[in-house]
Amino acid sequence: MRAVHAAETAPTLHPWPVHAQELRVRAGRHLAVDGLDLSLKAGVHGVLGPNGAGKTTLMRALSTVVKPAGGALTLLGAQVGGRADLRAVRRQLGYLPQQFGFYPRFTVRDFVAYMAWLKEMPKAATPDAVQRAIDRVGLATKADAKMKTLSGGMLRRAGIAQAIVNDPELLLLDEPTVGLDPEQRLDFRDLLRDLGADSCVLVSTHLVEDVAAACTDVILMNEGRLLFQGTPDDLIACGEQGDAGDSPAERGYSALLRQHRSNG
Ligand SMILES: Nc1ncnc2c1ncn2[C@@H]1O[C@H](COP(=O)(O)OP(=O)(O)OP(=O)(O)O)[C@@H](O)[C@H]1O
Repeated sequence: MRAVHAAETAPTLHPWPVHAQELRVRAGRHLAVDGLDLSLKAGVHGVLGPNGAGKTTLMRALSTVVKPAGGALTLLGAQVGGRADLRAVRRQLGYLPQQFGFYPRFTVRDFVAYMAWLKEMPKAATPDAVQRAIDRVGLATKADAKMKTLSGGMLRRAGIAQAIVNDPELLLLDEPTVGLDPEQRLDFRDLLRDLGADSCVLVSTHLVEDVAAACTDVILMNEGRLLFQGTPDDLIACGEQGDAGDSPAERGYSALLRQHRSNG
């Protein structure tokens, strides 16, 4: 493995960490992202959309796990696609997939440290970074427990810890609150706000309330395209009394989908 120079791991903040134009991404044979235009700055961007809207497929493309089938995608200043060398981008990425694998006999600390190693973090900085990530997700008391002994919510928090261990400039969290108890969800909202202060964070979720409470920006996807992008207040302003939902944000979400379907 080639040695990594300090300059390569130094943070370089990009004004638009994500820039997609007419992006198309396949899931199997299906074009699950189909002509998406999206530009994102630092902040917390909540990705909403009905089942099958293409949220997970978008996350997979932004994590560089799948290559775009068409259009243009620039991540942290680097063009993605073809034979582009994505090593520098991947070092600055954090990704929590909807389903993630792990070695069941690894401890939480081993699991997070292994990710730090994959991200080519400097060896000397790794133990402190691992401890900090574990502390930030509230798993300090489980740091030396084996992964196979964790509850579903604890596993998800270990997954979040591995995603943030390298202080990524671009952080992708696919349904991070699944399995978290109400108290943990509130703590997670605080963590999100903190992370979004200087990183670009994308959080895909079905919990419209989490987005309204913790995101600076709302992205609504439908059928592989961007239907709406705005602040939580903009989303709320779209709702009307008769729309489906238990809260103003949920009514805004329903109203946007209803309007789109009646126009289509
Ligand atoms: N491997 C695959 N082969 C074929 N079609 C797929 C595959 N994976 C996903 N799809 C289809 O692509 C579309 C988008 O899927 P995706 O998982 O990105 O949506 P999503 O918005 O994340 O949905 P959810 O809210 O249910 O998680 C869906 O219609 C899905 O059926």
